[in-house]
Amino acid sequence: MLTNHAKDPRKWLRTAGTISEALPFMRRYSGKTIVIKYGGHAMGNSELADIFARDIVLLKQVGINPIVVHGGGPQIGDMLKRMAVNSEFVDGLRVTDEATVEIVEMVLSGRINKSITAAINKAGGTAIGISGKDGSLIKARKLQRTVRDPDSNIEKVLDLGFVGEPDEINPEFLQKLETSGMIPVIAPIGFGADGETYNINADTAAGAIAAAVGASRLLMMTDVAGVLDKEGVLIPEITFQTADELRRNGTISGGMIPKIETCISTVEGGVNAAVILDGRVPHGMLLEIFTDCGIGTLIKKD
Ligand SMILES: Nc1ncnc2c1ncn2[C@@H]1O[C@H](COP(=O)(O)OP(=O)(O)O)[C@@H](O)[C@H]1O
Ligand SMILES: CC(=O)N[C@@H](CCC(=O)OP(=O)(O)O)C(=O)O
Repeated sequence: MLTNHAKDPRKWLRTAGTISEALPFMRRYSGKTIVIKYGGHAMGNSELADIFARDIVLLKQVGINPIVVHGGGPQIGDMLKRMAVNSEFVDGLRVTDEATVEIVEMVLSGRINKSITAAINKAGGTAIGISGKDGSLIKARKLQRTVRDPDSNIEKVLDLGFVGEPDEINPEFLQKLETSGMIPVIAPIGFGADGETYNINADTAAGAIAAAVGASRLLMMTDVAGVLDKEGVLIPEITFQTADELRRNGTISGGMIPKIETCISTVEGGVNAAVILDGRVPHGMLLEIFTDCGIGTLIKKD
């Protein structure tokens, strides 16, 4: 535990006050679903991973239904390097050939999925680790990405290989897990119409799941404080229009692109709020859900 109240009763009284102040938020979210995207960069160390697991169990304990969708980009990168497979990204998406998709599935559905599931179970929850293939959860299609050549102004289609986007989500499957008291932990792997395996960006998968289950909130846990401006200062709130401007002027790049795109489409799809927050801050998720103090960037309609 990172807190140390020693024997000072005033500190314990403050803790009691904090628990009491959480009551209206517990009532607000009781019975509701919150989707938490747990990014590969936020999984840094085992102490933080245990705190994350404990916070997820706490949500379930107070009647909230957490659904965890995890990434694992850095961990996939490490494995590809060990296996001497080259990898490159376009707009934050990994170009995925046949050899790569095998390794992606192995890392995401294997080690990462099972270690998060085990950590939640160790903390007292009942987590079930699945991928988009289980229960026909994520039917996917090949992602069509176009770019405009700045010189010729001609649009061209990029072939990212086995990178997919969700086509159909099976929310009933998740609802059954939720009502049986289970916490779904989902690896962002989809299946295609012909049985092919698709590598789906975890942000995109989390957003599609949040919209399909009618989640109250989508929390994106990453390795930065939120969306930062050109000077590196946190932007607490951004509208769809500002997000577009930040993307055009290059303030938002790389892995932040799918995050922002997802937050926008998820809020458009009916989810009340999407927040990008720092997964390296212990209990940041609890602060975000149970207090008025937001610590990341809230994405909202114009
Ligand atoms: N404007 C921005 N504000 C914050 N991070 C940004 C911004 N533009 C690009 N990024 C990058 O996006 C990264 C987060 O995306 P990503 O690496 O995919 O994380 P995750 O593994 O959590 O999904 C940050 O670490 C940072 O390098
Ligand atoms: C298509 C694509 O880019 N897929 C991602 C899937 C994992 C992921 O999204 O992990 P993070 O959330 O940690 O970035 C990848 O291959 O890295």
